[in-house]
Amino acid sequence: MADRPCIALIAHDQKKDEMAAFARQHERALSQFRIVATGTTGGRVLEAAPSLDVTRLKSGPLGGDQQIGAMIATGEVSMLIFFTDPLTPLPHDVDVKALTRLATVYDIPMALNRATAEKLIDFQ
Ligand SMILES: O=C(CO)COP(=O)(O)O
Repeated sequence: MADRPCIALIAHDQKKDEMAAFARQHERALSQFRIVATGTTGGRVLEAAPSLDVTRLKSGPLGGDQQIGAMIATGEVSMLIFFTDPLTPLPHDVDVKALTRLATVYDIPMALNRATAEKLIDFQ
């Protein structure tokens, strides 16, 4: 439904179990949103919380972070929940930086770990 706000969900590989658990736990709150997600994360979210309206974009290393960054720039995405892994080197680190930079530039709520995401979702 086009009238619901759109939230982006992304998790790095070591954080995907946590994202799946988050989606399952907050399925009802997340159902107020349209959701866009990077490819693999979106698959895990849908497995965990099948009722959610999830559009899967490209996988992060293949441009998914950049797709979501563009959606923030055009005003289509109004909140970002991104469980990042600070302990693993990533080939697409520059894309991750660009995405979090745009979320800051456009001043949208952004959670980079579960503790912050729990607070954000509680405010919805
Ligand atoms: O790498 C990612 C974000 O930087 C996530 O991409 P996937 O959800 O496709 O694994």
